Amino acid sequence: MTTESEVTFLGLDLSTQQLKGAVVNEKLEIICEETVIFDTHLPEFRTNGGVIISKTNPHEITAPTIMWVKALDLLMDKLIVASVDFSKIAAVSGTAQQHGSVYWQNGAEKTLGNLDPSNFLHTQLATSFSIPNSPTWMDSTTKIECRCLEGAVGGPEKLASITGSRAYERFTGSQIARINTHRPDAFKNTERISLVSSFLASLFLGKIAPIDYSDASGMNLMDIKNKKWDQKLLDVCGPNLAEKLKVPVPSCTCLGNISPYFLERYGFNKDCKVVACSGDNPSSLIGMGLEKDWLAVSLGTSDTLFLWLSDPKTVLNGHILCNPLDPEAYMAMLCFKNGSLTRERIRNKHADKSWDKFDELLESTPRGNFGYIGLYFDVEEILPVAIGEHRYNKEGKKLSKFSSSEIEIRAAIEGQFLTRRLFAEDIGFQIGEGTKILATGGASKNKAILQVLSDIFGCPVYIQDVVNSAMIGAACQAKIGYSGKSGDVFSYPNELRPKLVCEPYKNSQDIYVPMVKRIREIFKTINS
Ligand SMILES: Nc1ncnc2c1ncn2[C@@H]1O[C@H](COP(=O)(O)OP(=O)(O)O)[C@@H](O)[C@H]1O
Ligand SMILES: O=C(CO)[C@@H](O)[C@H](O)COP(=O)(O)O
Repeated sequence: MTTESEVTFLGLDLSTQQLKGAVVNEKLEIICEETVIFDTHLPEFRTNGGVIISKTNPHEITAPTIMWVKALDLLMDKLIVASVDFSKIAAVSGTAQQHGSVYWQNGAEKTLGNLDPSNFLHTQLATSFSIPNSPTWMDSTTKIECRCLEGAVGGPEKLASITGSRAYERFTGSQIARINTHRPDAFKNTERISLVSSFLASLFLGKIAPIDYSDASGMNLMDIKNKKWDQKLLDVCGPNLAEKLKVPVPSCTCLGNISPYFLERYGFNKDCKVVACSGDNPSSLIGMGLEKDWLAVSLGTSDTLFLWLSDPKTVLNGHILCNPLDPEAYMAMLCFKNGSLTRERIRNKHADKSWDKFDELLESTPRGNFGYIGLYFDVEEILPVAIGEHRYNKEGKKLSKFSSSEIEIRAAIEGQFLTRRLFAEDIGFQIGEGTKILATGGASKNKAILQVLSDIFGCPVYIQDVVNSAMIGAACQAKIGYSGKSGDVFSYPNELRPKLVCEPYKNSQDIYVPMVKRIREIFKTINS
């Protein structure tokens, strides 16, 4: 039996581009951290940014489910090499990209419960998925199914008031409906459907884990107030869906003990608990310890903005999710698809693939960029629904290119954050005297980018020492589920306390408030 002082927790993050894992101590300080990057560590799956874009349909964006399983095999090996003592881990939990879905073939749960500890997971689960490539959050193939979901309950507003969101292409309900209509045989052959987060929990549990409330609220299927599936919506998506999804559970629920496979293969303690996993944005909310007045801005593969919300409200351009810490509370969220990968593409083209050069060019241009505006949607954007490159001069004339790399770079970053601010204001987010931004995700290490964020929103930007708040959130979930107490039982260590990185320049609002108005006018033209 482990003593209190020896207890550790394992938190995993199965995000778009990589699988990360951290072992933390009781104070939530990181003892060991490892990463498996899909594109580079698992090149045999030929992903780009962790996903595969269909050659015949650019809106179809999937990821091989078995790649995620193999990534876990690899991560566990890395943790062995790092000398992690698995017997001290009291609980495991995880977080994952939201909305993506996993289709377990008939008989898969039996396989999952009888794994041979002398072999890898990926060799034993290779034939366990009825749909080998999981639809991801980046997919936007389900416009027809979205209209059906909205139609079933009386329109987008009604769907938003029930599920927290109008129908979105990437949300799991419409994705399941598409699988049902396009691949009926595979659907019939599907025993259970998991979200990526509950799939991760299942691997540790040795049986198919329930979906947690927070991630379930990203499916367009659950009533966010009573936390029950809406039968009318389930019926639109496929037969016997309640059976395939099972009943959702509160986030941070302790699901049971770790499976015999992990006990024997890695020497976990037989009492080690598996705690329900959640989506990366809800987990980030936990890892950030978000309080009132704070707006979280996650700059990962996607850019997301979110905040703690006490009462649900109906929003049409955004999402209301169940709060992972407080079953009575909610979180408001906005998601933008063209985040880091777009910044990276522009860096590669205009700054020799170097963030240092990118920052130098960004900082060499003035705030407001001489009136030039650039909007870059490499994949179909969520907010606004738009695709392609759109460049404008001060007079609003559309341009085919800008005259220099530095103008292009600033146009891209300003265009992104002006868009984020416009949609945040549209869902009622008010930037007041005390508003503070807490940034996280891969790009939050970039101070030049954060300065633009600060100037455009007109508020100070803070970061935590640990840029991956979702992974730390997962470790917190493990701790909460293990202790059976709610989130306020822990105090955050120094690395998780927000640290100020930039403040807005004095004249920034004179420049950017009119630019937000200009962007609104531009969207009327590129949207139609
Ligand atoms: N110094 C940097 N400046 C800007 N962006 C960065 C920097 N370092 C990493 N990134 C971006 O971070 C992204 C990955 O962020 P991360 O939060 O780890 O992604 P995810 O969790 O979605 O897999 C990369 O696509 C990369 O473009
Ligand atoms: O679709 C959403 C949120 O609704 C995305 O935020 C995904 O959850 C992917 O997250 P990252 O990999 O970008 O962190």
